[in-house]
Amino acid sequence: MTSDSTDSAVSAVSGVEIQLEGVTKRYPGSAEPAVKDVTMTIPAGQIVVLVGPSGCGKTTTMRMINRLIEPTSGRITIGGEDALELDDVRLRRKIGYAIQQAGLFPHFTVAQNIAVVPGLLGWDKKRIAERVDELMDLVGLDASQFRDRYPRQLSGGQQQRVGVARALAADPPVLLMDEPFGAVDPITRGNLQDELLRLQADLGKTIVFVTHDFDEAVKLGDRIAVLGEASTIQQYDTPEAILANPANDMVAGFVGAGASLKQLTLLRVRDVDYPDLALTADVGESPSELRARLARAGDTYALLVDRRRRPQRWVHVRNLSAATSLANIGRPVGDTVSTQSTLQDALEAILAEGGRAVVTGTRGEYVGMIDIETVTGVLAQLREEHESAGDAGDAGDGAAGDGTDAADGDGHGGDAGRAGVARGDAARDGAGRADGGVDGDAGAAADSGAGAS
Ligand SMILES: Nc1ncnc2c1ncn2[C@@H]1O[C@H](COP(=O)(O)OP(=O)(O)OP(=O)(O)O)[C@@H](O)[C@H]1O
Repeated sequence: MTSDSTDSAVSAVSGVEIQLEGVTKRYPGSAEPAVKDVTMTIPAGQIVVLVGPSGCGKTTTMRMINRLIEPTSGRITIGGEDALELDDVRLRRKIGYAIQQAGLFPHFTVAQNIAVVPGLLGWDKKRIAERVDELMDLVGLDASQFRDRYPRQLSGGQQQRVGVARALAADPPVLLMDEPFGAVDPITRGNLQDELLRLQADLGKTIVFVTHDFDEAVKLGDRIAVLGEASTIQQYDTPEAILANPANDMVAGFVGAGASLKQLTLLRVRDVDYPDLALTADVGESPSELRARLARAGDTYALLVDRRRRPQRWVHVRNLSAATSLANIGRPVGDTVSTQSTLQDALEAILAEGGRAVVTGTRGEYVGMIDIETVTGVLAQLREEHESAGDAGDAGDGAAGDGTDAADGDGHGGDAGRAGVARGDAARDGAGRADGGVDGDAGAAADSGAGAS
């Protein structure tokens, strides 16, 4: 089965599909296989995250894709080509590899580290130098400042950026990332995740990403494969579907507490129907006029807005009887949310504001209110959608994880009723680059040697 027709239909995708068919790895001397009969399709241009408990075979599975580990049996194709038949040069062109602690060569400068694969591919010096500068810019490092530094002179976050730049050097359609952000502090990690999403929005690579952090999987993954012992697939679906309807107890355990809250990080205010509840008033209106309007509407509160309809204060009908003007009465509007905010941020504001929060548009203008019922209603709707999708899948093939996902043939089940689930850019926007001072010394050089050479 090939997916040429679907691939060509997706614009801005430079990645290619990866297929694993009945892939098994048995290490010499081990009674049990480390990876047993794994079949899955990794769609072109998507981020697929492999999660699962320590030792379940995530790294082994990933490394069989770029042949750092040879499968004992089974078949792997990359863009339709048999991975086992690709020579080293073609493998390097096709697959970039980034690992935990970046795995930079400690005795190479940043530029030399990034240039490893282009050098092996025989690019000329000028082309390599240009590519190094371009990549450093892409991952947010000032080339003139960092080009000639050694890895030990970089923070942990900066090293990881170099690691990502190195993996992207030959512009491969496939990127394998094995816990690439595992060794940095949480703030830097969040920034690196945001940057990866930003890069991916432009690059459209096929990315296989290993982590044991489920929250990271939810944030980054277009799809998540939850793996059990010997990489057996417990569930392979969108983060939304897994959170709404874990396939079994093992997946539920991995999702952990707070699944509903995690779902709220995947949805934005603009994706839901929020009501236009507030009666708005201009500061120029007379208090008696406003009181009459409130009475007609059966309301007790009005939202005062300025000329550009930006929310200013809440005025209670009680405040109006003695007032001669609307200026300076009422209480200031507290936390507001924008249409770009995640539902998790909205919930925070709703709780802080006592049940409902003002929603503002792109210019800060009042566009509506969001309340707790809206949020719980969305969660209930998601659960329902994914329960019925799960039932359809069960009826279709009876297996939680054969990689084909009968429930949602296009890989985006359950989204139909929503305006799409955008990921994380609200959180992403304001985040500065607070690199943690992890002074990694690129101890994984041996590992990276395997990856880069
Ligand atoms: N070179 C090897 N020789 C023998 N056994 C190995 C080798 N590498 C890994 N294993 C075993 O294979 C199994 C899977 O290991 P793997 O590293 O793929 O798991 P993982 O899910 O990536 O683990 P972690 O999350 O801890 O990194 C483990 O039981 C491990 O001990």
